[in-house]
Amino acid sequence: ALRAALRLVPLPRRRSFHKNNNNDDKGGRGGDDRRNGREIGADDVVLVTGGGRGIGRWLALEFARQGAGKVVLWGRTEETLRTTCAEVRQAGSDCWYFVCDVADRHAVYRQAQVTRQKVGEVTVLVNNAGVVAGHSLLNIDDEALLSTEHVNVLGHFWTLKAFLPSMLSCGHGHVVCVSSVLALTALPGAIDYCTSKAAAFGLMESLSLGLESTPGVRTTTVLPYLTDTDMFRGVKPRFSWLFPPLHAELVARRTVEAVKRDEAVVFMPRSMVLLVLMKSVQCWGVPLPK
Ligand SMILES: NC(=O)C1=CN([C@@H]2O[C@H](COP(=O)(O)OP(=O)(O)OC[C@H]3O[C@@H](n4cnc5c(N)ncnc54)[C@H](OP(=O)(O)O)[C@@H]3O)[C@@H](O)[C@H]2O)C=CC1
Ligand SMILES: CC1=C(/C=C/C(C)=C/C=C/C(C)=C/C=O)C(C)(C)CCC1
Repeated sequence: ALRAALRLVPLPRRRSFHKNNNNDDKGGRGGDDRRNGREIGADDVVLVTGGGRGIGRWLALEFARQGAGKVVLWGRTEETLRTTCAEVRQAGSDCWYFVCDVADRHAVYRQAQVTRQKVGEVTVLVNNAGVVAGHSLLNIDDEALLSTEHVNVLGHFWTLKAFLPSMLSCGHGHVVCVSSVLALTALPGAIDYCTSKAAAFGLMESLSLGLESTPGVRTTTVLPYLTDTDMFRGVKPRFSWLFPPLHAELVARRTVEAVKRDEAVVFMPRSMVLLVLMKSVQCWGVPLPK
């Protein structure tokens, strides 16, 4: 239980991590400014997948408000991308959008190349795009199940493979994963989604382990509770009077704050970490139904 608790409590990174960073001699941009996290600045190119609407839209706007020089939106729907792009420009950043289905790795590699040529190297990658089929195992259509895993999990692999190499070579970058509290606890009738969010959580843990020797490249995984976007509209969980849905704007604000503070794992709201732990403990030792 202690091991699980230590893994889940959102602690800032180890001190030695930052010490390494300050001694960075790899030509990266890491320095004193990172001792207490990272600044979002004019040099940053922030790419938000699923940036046209929902949490992604608010993330793009929040990065712009926090001073990101360039914001890039990826998504499937040109209309929402165009509208959000105009809003991001109004919020003060240069903004580009590219239609890209993150489930299609060839499209990801192609648009990564276009992004690089037209905008520059991505310094903050936000893997936010997501879908849910929302059925039980025996009722879910095979294609819908595949789509959830392709977008919510494999899509992260493709964008990482496209953008991580340049972050590693300049020793500077940040990867953000919008996972979910459902990575660690289940919601009935969303087996495809819960599985995908747990997988994305595992991917980020492996990634951050792999990045320990590259102090300028950081990761942040956010695990929001139910949020007021189109995705789970109409879902009314038990105790919703006690835990109302989060506002997408708040989720975005807390996510960008976590990037700036260099937090590795963030539950939203923070109290969810305890509730999820208590719920897991309650399940231990319970015999499976015959
Ligand atoms: N809503 C919630 O309760 C919670 C959501 N999350 C996570 O937050 C993230 C954002 O979800 P949210 O804003 O709520 O959902 P929305 O349904 O409002 O938005 C989903 C976004 O993902 C994009 N997207 C979907 N499929 C693809 C694809 N194949 N390629 C590119 N973009 C795609 C959509 O673009 P397009 O318009 O083009 O379809 C849209 O911008 C997801 O990862 C979700 O799992 C986490 C916790 C809670
Ligand atoms: C875990 C948990 C709860 C329910 C959480 C729910 C229902 C979360 C839904 C999240 C969604 C839809 C996320 C999308 O990504 C309670 C009952 C509040 C309290 C006990 C702990």
